[in-house]
Amino acid sequence: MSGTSAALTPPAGAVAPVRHPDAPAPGELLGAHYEQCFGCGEAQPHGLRLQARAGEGISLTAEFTVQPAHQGAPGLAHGGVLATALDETLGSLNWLLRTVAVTGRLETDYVLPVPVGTVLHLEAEVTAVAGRKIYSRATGRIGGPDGPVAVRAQALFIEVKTEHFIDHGRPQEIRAAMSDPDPSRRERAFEVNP
Ligand SMILES: CCCCC/C=C\C/C=C\C/C=C\C/C=C\CCCC(=O)SCCNC(=O)CCNC(=O)[C@H](O)C(C)(C)COP(=O)(O)OP(=O)(O)OC[C@H]1O[C@@H](n2cnc3c(N)ncnc32)[C@H](O)[C@@H]1OP(=O)(O)O
Repeated sequence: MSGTSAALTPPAGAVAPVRHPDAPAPGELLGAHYEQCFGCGEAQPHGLRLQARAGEGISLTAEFTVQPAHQGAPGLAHGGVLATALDETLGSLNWLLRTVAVTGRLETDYVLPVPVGTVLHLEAEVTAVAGRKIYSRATGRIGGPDGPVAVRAQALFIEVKTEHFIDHGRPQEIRAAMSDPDPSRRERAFEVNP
């Protein structure tokens, strides 16, 4: 049984998403957008280190291996960690649109328990765009990319301006990210040049 709230149903007038001309080519790894990101960053010892790869259209695949630090019940992934994996995967789609957006709503179905050591194979796509609202969905499979669905989600991301992060983030991390000598890392942490 899977329920979808009205807020996750695209309104009349929603349009198909458009892939940005500079989006990474299908098959290309997206890389971490911010090294301290709990979802994808390499500098987070207990983070998910999720790796996303561009697909066709506005879709991507991603993988995440459940570590002992991600447990809820003994030997099983915490549901919040699985939601994080879905959130990160869905959020990464916005890079293919080159739109800066944050999660407004994330609805998750937990279908199968996910043991520690499992590789979660995620797939996600944007289904529609309505003004600042980006509608998307994702699944996570276990036992291989064609294995059974263990988790799935639908989400609504809301486009924001770069100032969202500058205005709300803690100054010390913002200063550190802005002074990164790598221009592409600065761009992905804070701004997107469409
Ligand atoms: C962390 C992202 C970093 C991005 C860095 C930059 C570049 C990125 C590069 C690569 C990206 C790669 C990976 C992505 C990474 C991570 C994925 C994880 C993302 C997150 O984990 S991110 C953290 C959690 N997230 C928040 O921290 C949001 C807190 N929140 C707010 O900051 C405001 O709440 C906001 C801005 C959402 C809206 O505020 P607002 O004032 O701008 O707009 P407003 O309220 O008018 O809403 C406009 C229209 O959206 C509808 N709407 C709004 N919220 C809704 C809801 N919840 N449910 C249903 N509909 C909703 C309204 O109903 C209205 O609809 P309508 O236009 O039809 O009236």
